[in-house]
Amino acid sequence: MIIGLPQEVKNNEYRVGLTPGNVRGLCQQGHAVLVQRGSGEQIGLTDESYRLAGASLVNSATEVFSKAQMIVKVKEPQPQECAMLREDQILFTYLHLAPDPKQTQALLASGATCIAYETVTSLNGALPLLAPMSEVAGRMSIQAAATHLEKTQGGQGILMAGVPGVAPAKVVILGAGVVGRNALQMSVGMGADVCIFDRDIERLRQIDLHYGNRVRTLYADPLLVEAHVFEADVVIGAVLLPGAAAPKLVTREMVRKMKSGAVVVDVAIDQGGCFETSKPTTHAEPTYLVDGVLHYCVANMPGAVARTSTFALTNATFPYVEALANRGGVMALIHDHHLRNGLSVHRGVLTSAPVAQAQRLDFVAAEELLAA
Ligand SMILES: NC(=O)C1=CN([C@@H]2O[C@H](COP(=O)(O)OP(=O)(O)OC[C@H]3O[C@@H](n4cnc5c(N)ncnc54)[C@H](O)[C@@H]3O)[C@@H](O)[C@H]2O)C=CC1
Ligand SMILES: CC(=O)C(=O)O
Ligand SMILES: [Mg+2]
Repeated sequence: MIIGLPQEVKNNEYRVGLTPGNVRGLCQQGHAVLVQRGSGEQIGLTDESYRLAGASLVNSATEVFSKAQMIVKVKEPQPQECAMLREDQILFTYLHLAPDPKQTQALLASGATCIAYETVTSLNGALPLLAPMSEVAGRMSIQAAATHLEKTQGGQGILMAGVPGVAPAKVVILGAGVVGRNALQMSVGMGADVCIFDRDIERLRQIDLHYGNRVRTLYADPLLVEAHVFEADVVIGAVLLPGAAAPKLVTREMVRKMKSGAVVVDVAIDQGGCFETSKPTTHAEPTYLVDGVLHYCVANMPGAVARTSTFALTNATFPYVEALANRGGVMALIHDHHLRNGLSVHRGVLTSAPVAQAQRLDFVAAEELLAA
């Protein structure tokens, strides 16, 4: 198969979908890899290292998209990329379609087979291709919050850890999944006063066993969430219903009653965000104010630590890239129902139930469509 690696084009996005080591692996298995010149240069993955691994370097994304049978990316395709996708081409990347009707329509119009990293599953319902970036974003969320609590960054002028005699920041984490647990680990490490909410009691039980009474675990009852959000210096949005638009746990009215200078880091923004007041921001302009509450809603947080993130992401995605290349897209999807859970659009048909629900569209189950 001819596999294509275009350079990412989203604002301040320096991750790449394949490392030189991945290219070596694919070439050894008889595949050809086209790499857009400059794709990994910013994070020390030089054109020369891709060439030595066996890639053919090409000058433009247009060339990659026009020749490759499978495109491997990181972020959801931008409009100019959607326009280059072709029928019978495989797109393997994050998609986050539920809050994005325009991208959904563009992918449907392309005729391509579009597989979303974030809904590929593993045993016990985990999301193995989302998890590594959730680890990164969860850890970063506390760094971002600590920075933005500083007065010069628009915050209240609070030190996350406090000092002897002065209380630390109150951190509320909404969601005890991968993002939430990583945010928890960092905030406990920094000495914050932390509580974490979920509606999955088993997740809270595990946290309780690990941290004991150092952390308060709380069931996500709306009144309890409200009471803690009002007192918080930092709120981390980390809930997810896989593939679906994020549930809004914090309303506009609640934000109005939050502390002035409090910081919201809505990591769930890629699925639309769990604050009613959230809208996507970029690393270039990461924050904005609503009723005195600083909102950080960067939809590609791991892009800022692109070198760590590229290796963490490709460690997880590469076995699936190999399966798609070795078996061919449709056969790989038929063979592995976990990979098939990532299929969102195939030959002009929507196959994701949560996306269909969010956008009031029709869908055909992937299993049914592939069998036809
Ligand atoms: N902005 C960015 O750069 C990045 C964003 N993300 C996003 O972060 C979000 C969280 O991802 P993960 O932690 O990996 O998901 P996860 O599936 O591991 O955890 C989500 C948690 O939310 C809980 N939850 C769902 N609905 C809830 C509700 N109504 N009340 C309380 N808890 C609820 C679930 O029980 C689960 O424990 C996703 O939207 C993901 O796409 C992930 C990486 C980077
Ligand atoms: C998951 C995601 O949105 C990201 O890594 O950018
Ligand atoms: Mg206020």
